[in-house]
Parts: sequence; structure tokens; C-alpha cells
Amino acid sequence: MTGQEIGGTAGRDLPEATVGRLAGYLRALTAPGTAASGVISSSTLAELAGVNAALLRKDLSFLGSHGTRGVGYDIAGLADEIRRALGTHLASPVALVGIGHLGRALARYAGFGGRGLEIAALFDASPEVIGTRVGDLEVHDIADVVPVCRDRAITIGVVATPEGTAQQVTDALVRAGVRSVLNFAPEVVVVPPEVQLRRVDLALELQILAFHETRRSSGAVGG
Ligand SMILES: NC(=O)c1ccc[n+]([C@@H]2O[C@H](COP(=O)([O-])OP(=O)(O)OC[C@H]3O[C@@H](n4cnc5c(N)ncnc54)[C@H](O)[C@@H]3O)[C@@H](O)[C@H]2O)c1
Repeated sequence: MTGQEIGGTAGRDLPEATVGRLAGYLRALTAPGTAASGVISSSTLAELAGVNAALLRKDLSFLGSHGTRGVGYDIAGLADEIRRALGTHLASPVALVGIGHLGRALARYAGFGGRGLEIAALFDASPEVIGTRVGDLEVHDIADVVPVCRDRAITIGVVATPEGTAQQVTDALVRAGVRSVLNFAPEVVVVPPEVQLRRVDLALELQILAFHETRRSSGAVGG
């Protein structure tokens, strides 16, 4: 999905890579140690976010935000601008499907609220799980995904069901009006062109790290 343009601010499209980095700047700006300090220089923010300062300035120029020379950026103001650009000033309701080990952990995670996301509905297919509660939310039958998601105006779905089920779960979410899907299942899922799909494959990421680790320990990488 690299290079794709997605909806941005002030009528401008934001490159997807910029959207990802803006989310990183917001996380750095709202971290407890940073948020209280009032202003921040571009070089400090770039360092906190792990990017170079020129790239940070380019990303922030999409917001029309240039800071004050010699002073830097007003932290609260910049955080608000990024939230508006990312649309996270409006809490986006999210449906979570598959309330097992991973789904429960995600449902209990308290950090989504500060990022403009609200887990608004939980779904599972198991009679042992349906009707149970995680925090304030009751787990619904996946068979009810359409009325529940429509009722709560849910447009983002997270799939945390076992391999082999993600396509049918995604199809059901799309029928329910979901336009963005995050899939944790290790399975290729196909969506209509108007639906955004992202995949988190922790095993793949770990395999990549293990590959580099193996090369390093076998001395194949110089320097
Ligand atoms: N647990 C992890 O650390 C982890 C890490 C990386 C990836 N994943 C992936 O995330 C997914 C979930 O993992 P888990 O460990 O939470 O599994 P789990 O077995 O603990 O939970 C899966 C849940 O999905 C429900 N489910 C099954 N089919 C369904 C359907 N058609 N509709 C709705 N719900 C359904 C089950 O009843 C169960 O409650 C898997 O695809 C797994 O590979 C898990």
C-alpha cells in the first residue's frame, strides 16, 4: 500500500507513509514526559519519533504547520493539528471480532481512547464466549454483526479469529458497513477496492528479526 494517497487535511491528500509518521509524532507529543514541556524543537521531536528532522518538517508541511523559528512547535497545538489531520479528534468506533487471547487483550487495552479510537462492539462465534463481558462491553454473536455495526455506525473492524476464518469474518464486516479492516490472522484476505485492509503478522516480523539475528551470529554481515 506504499505510496497510496489517503484522505488528509485541508483538502490535501496525505501520503500513507506520512499518515503513519504523523501517528508516531502524535504518540511522541502526547507521551507523559513530552506533553508538559509546552514547546518542542523539530530536531527533538524527530529524535523522539525516530525520523530525521528534514522528513519531519516535510511531513508537518502537509498540515501547513511550520512552527516558530528558533522556538519550535507548540506541543498542544501541533498535537491538535495532527489529530484533526488524522481524523482522531472524532472517536472512531471499532468492532473487534474473535474474543480469544488476542481479542481480549486488545479489548482491555486502555490506550486506544487517546488515539481517537473506541472499541465499540465485540463479536465471537463460540456459544461459550457470546454473552460474556470484557470490561463494559458484552460479546455479541457474529451472526448479529450487521445490525450491531450499523446501529453503532462502525466503519473499522479488527479480525482476531483463527486462521481459515478471516475471509468470512471480513466479508461479514464489509456487509455490516466496515470500510477499514485490520487483520491479525495469518491468512490472505481479499476485500473490495473501496475497503482499506491492513495486516499485522507478528510471526513474520519475528521471522525477519530471527533472519537478521542468524546472519549476525554466523558472521555473514560485515560491520
Ligand atoms: N495470541 C497471539 O499472541 C497472537 C499473535 C499473533 C497473531 N495471532 C493471530 O490472532 C488470531 C487470534 O489468536 P488467539 O490466540 O486470540 O486465538 P484464540 O483461539 O484464543 O481466539 C480466537 C477466537 O475467535 C473466535 N472465532 C473463531 N471463529 C470465529 C468466527 N468465524 N467468527 C467470530 N469469532 C470466531 C473463537 O471462538 C475464539 O474466541 C489468530 O489468527 C492468531 O494466529 C495471535
